Amino acid sequence: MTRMATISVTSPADFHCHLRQPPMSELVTPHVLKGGFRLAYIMPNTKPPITTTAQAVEYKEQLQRIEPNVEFLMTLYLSPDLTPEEVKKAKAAGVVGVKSYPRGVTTGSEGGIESYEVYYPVFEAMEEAGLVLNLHGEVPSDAANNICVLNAEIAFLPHLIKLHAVFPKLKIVLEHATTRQAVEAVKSLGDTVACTITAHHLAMTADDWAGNSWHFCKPVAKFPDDRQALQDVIREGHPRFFLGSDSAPHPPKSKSIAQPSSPCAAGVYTSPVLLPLVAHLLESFGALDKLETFVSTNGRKFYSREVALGTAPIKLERAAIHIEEEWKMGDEAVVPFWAGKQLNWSIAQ
Ligand SMILES: NC(=O)N[C@@H](CC(=O)O)C(=O)O
Repeated sequence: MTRMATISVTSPADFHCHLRQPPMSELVTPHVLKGGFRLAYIMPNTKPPITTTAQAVEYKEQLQRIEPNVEFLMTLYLSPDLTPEEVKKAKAAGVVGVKSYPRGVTTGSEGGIESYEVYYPVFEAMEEAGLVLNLHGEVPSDAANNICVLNAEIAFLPHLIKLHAVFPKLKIVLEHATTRQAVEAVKSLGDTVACTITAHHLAMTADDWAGNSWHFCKPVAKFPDDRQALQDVIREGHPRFFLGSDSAPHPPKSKSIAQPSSPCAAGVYTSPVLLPLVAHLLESFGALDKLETFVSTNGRKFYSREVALGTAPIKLERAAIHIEEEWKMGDEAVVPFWAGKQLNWSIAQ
């Protein structure tokens, strides 16, 4: 079999991305384009979180000033500030989704939710307006119920199943799935339920973050069989699974554990090399022919963001690159996933 030397991908879209605020946002926002992406779906777990339409509109303007050549799709942080009236306002202002963080499970989830039922009127308004519900699919650790990071996603799945049963027309995305059970649950549900998969979860298992704080993210990578399920569903080309990188920049000092008392920040950073990294990984498990399906077609279809006619594709060439050791701007720095490692693909200039 001849190995392809180039691949063209139409308008790659990253449906889960953290871009933070200045000064970090000034360093990382241009990396979306650099990594080959033309659309980024922006998470609202800033400090303070994006809880109102006015904040989301202002945040979008801020990001567009930094990088005018990317389309930013905005989300709100699910909190008591979100009312059915605010949902209508958000829809009218072009906000696309609402992100739910269960309290205390990850970076910026201090103000997260404790119960889904109290938000049913909000979900009803979202279903009517056509806003998407983005779920961080983990329950908080709970020793009394034997829940920790390893089974927190599986324990969450009944919430997903119930939400879909109560709101069958509400578009729901289970974000950054890491388990075979999550893949099977999403497959078993209706067409309004989709699932994002990150690049790093296609590469790692628990062995990779146990002992390496740079690889720590939430949800954590699980068993080899779970990674296999993520790879298989992409190889299969299932239409409701697509890329959401969950690229999450953190300053190096909060990732390297210098003090035993300071916990390691959860998050892995992939934006600057995202498309070459995804191509490299898909090729490693025989799914390179599904690259465009995974990074563009499926997600764009679910979110009704079809590519504008005449959009020039992004071309990748089989030319090895080394991932940068660090990205810096002024006092800000971030260390990417697989720093220093070689990838087999790069973006053709
Ligand atoms: N994935 C992570 O480990 N971290 C994300 C938050 C999140 O999406 O969980 C972050 O904002 O750093």
